[in-house]
Amino acid sequence: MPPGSNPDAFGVRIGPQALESGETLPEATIAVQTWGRLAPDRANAVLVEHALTGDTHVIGAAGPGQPTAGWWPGVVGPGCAIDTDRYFVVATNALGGCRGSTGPSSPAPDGRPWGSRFPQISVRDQVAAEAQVADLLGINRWRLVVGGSMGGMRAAEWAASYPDRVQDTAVIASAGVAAADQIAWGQAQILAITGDPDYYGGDYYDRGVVPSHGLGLARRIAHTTYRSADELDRRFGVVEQAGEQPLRGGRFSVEGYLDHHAAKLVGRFDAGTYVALTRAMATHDIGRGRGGMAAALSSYDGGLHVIAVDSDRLFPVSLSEELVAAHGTGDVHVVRSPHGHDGFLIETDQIARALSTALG
Ligand SMILES: CC(=O)SCCNC(=O)CCNC(=O)[C@H](O)C(C)(C)COP(=O)(O)OP(=O)(O)OC[C@H]1O[C@@H](n2cnc3c(N)ncnc32)[C@H](O)[C@@H]1OP(=O)(O)O
Ligand SMILES: N[C@@H](CCO)C(=O)O
Repeated sequence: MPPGSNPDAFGVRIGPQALESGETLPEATIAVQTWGRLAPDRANAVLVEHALTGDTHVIGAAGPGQPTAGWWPGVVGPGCAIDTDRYFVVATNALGGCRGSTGPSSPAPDGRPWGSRFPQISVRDQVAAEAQVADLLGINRWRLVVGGSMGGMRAAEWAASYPDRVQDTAVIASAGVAAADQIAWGQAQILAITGDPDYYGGDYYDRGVVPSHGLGLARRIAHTTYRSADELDRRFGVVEQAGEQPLRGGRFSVEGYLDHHAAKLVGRFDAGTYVALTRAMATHDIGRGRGGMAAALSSYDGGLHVIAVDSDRLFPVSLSEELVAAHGTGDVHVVRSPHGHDGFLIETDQIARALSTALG
């Protein structure tokens, strides 16, 4: 499935984007998908923010143009915590993305893919773009902005950038500022991609090749950080992949598992976007230029609901505690899960219960 084709989303053109880097994107489009109806008082809009390789397909089956089923079934939908019979639910593909929003694979003004010319973007730039989408949709204030991982970064940035435009914010398996450990893991993933000879410095789009080896390697590194060491040990142990012998060049079962996830991502995601978004996550800091996290959140008097997964080794609970401390109210809601960071996608019952409480 070529990146960019998401048949259920529509594009919102937001024009030139002045970026934190000092560069300007001359034109940008953000892919948007919605569910439910906007109430006459426009007070029921919920923004759902996806993680690194997610998109606007929050719920729904896989099918033509949708390589995977929606990533948050049971959390969003009729009768769910984010009840589409009650709320107008909006999902945006992040700026820099490859599922309908402007990113490295999109055409630049000269008609050629942006590739290496795509400017560096930040989470703050992504949120500024989403605020322009909200303006165009007639949404002045979100009832809730919610997301996990990179989506949680955008949710936290919304509270800091637009404190008057968010009633409640839910930041899940995420942080107010990237940690050195995350930047380190991200560097290895970026180098895996940029070191692939098929990457061509980012300009592979019109060469008929994709850096699939590098992207697959990046996914293997990332996916290992998305799951807990305990879970991997318990699930896979030191068992060989069916029909293979590790002593004779064959794989272990856990290697087969990572190969599988690598191949799936390579089939559905763009390497240039992976680099751009990983870089955006590394530079995430709601306190940048604002005197730190606490100062950044000082104007936000909405609800801040911070949810962490107890076995998350990539975004440990302590990062959520720092965000709560910076805001000065509330507690971290801890989800119990053996699955690590991906718990925010898997433990949907617990996430849904926490969000139901947040929405009251
Ligand atoms: C918000 C967003 O970020 S959206 C993006 C999230 N979605 C994704 O990233 C899609 C990729 N999938 C995942 O990351 C995870 O599968 C999750 C988080 C969605 C779900 O996790 P789980 O339900 O625990 O699935 P798990 O990680 O065990 O993977 C199961 C897959 O591994 C395969 N698998 C398991 N063991 C092996 C093995 N030894 N060899 C080969 N394949 C294996 C299974 O067959 C299954 O394949 P399928 O998904 O193609 O049917
Ligand atoms: N599995 C998720 C986790 C990232 O936080 C993704 O691919 O986006």
